[in-house]
Amino acid sequence: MKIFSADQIRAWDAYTISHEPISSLDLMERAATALTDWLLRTGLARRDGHILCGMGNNGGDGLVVARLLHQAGYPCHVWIVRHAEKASADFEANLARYRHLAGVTWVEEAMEIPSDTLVIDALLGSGLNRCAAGPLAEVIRAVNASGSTVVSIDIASGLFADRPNQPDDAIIEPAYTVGFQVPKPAFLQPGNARFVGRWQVLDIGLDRRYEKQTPASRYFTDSQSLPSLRNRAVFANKGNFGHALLIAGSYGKVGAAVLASRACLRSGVGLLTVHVPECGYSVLQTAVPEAMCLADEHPKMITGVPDLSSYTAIGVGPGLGKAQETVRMLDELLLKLGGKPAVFDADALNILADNPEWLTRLPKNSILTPHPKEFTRLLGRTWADDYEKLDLLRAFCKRYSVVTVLKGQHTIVATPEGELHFNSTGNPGMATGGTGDVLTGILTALLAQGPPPADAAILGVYRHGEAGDRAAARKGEPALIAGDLPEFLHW
Ligand SMILES: NC(=O)C1=CN([C@@H]2O[C@H](COP(=O)(O)OP(=O)(O)OC[C@H]3O[C@@H](n4cnc5c(N)ncnc54)[C@H](O)[C@@H]3O)[C@@H](O)[C@H]2O)[C@H](O)CC1
Ligand SMILES: [K+]
Repeated sequence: MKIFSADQIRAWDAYTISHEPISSLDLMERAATALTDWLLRTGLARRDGHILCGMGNNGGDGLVVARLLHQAGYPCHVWIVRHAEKASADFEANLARYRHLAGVTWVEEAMEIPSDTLVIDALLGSGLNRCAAGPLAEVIRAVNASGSTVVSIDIASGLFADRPNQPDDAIIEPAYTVGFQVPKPAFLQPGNARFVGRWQVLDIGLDRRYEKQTPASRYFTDSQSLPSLRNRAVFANKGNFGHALLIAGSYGKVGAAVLASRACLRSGVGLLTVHVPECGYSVLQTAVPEAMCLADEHPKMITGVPDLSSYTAIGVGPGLGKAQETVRMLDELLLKLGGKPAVFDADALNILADNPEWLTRLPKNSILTPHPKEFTRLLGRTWADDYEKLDLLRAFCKRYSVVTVLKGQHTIVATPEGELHFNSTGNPGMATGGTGDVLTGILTALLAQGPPPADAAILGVYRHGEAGDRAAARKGEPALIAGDLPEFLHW
């Protein structure tokens, strides 16, 4: 699914109005009807709720919702904040329609909001062009202080859809955001979690042709937009699905190699060889009998690189440590890799961060899987806000021609061509040791089977999160451990 900017969404709205064709008033009715149905379906609708409207089309949506809820037996109090000289035409038309049913209260300062009520936030939507101030800011702060259950229409009032806010901006803190058609960039930024709550988008029938023909650089990966693995031919043999090599583990961290190996084997690879320090040999052979094992000559760490000619992809990093001998091993690996597809994770990334001049030696389209801390180390700097982080991520992938998987709540797969793919699966239960090792195993297995590396990364990240969601559904988030994930993978 493409992610559009606020300007593009406005243009999509206009395109639909002229091409469907549909009047803008009817489109507003359609959007607000979808939202009212959602409120009724979820059981959040209630009598005596409070609907807070601004004077633009977001406020217009609020007035339609007020009318439809009233007709459904849920009359609410409607407050309109007077923040402009003139209201939008569709707002005026819907105010007139609502007034046939009930009255509204115009306010110029914060009103009393009970704590045990439903508040529908229709003050400001994607038309926000400056931070909320004056009576709007007062009302926003009163709503946040009330402790009521807030549902924001389209986006939390005061939150910019596609650029950063300042730390002390007045922004609604909703329990739910219900957007229209596609997620807004703001929904996916970790720093906005408080201003988004649980979010979802409702299909309001915007014209699909606009989506097809409008280029985007940001995507939301859901089950509808996944790259697929090759079908397995009936007469296939293990030689058809690649031979992966994992270089992982050190004394005390052999478990990382076990986790990555199990995940690799559960992700369709034909053959797997794991290179571990000598101390990991019997552990690996016992814990993962399906894998072949190469023992390094060093008892506690990996110091050398085996002959790479028979492998179709290499994954390096889980549990490696950063001993001098291992640093030399990575240097040798970069020398020997040629153009082979490879995944770099964990300590392999930390070694790269200590030797940034090596970044130019990475094979084109290598996959790097940093979490934000590791990414700041690779960059040698940090960022002012989530949007700057995305700019830096794009520039990094372009400069080194690599695919970067930036791990987090919505893990981002960034390509050398400048695309950003935000993942939709996963849960906080996965914030536990070893889940990254599992991801490395999955990605190495996929790469070994030959798809374009960016596709492997998008698909692998999605399935990894999905396995986490299944594991959490079965066991509960706190009980989830990395070792569960390979067992819950499903392709
Ligand atoms: N695109 C769609 O899919 C649909 C969107 N709908 C809804 O329309 C709003 C966007 O409406 P718009 O009138 O453009 O903007 P707002 O209501 O967000 O803002 C109103 C108005 O307020 C002014 N303004 C902006 N910032 C401030 C501020 N900080 N203080 C005071 N005033 C401000 C500005 O001039 C705006 O024009 C969208 O979110 C949806 O809810 C349609 O209903 C259906 C289709
Ligand atoms: K809103």
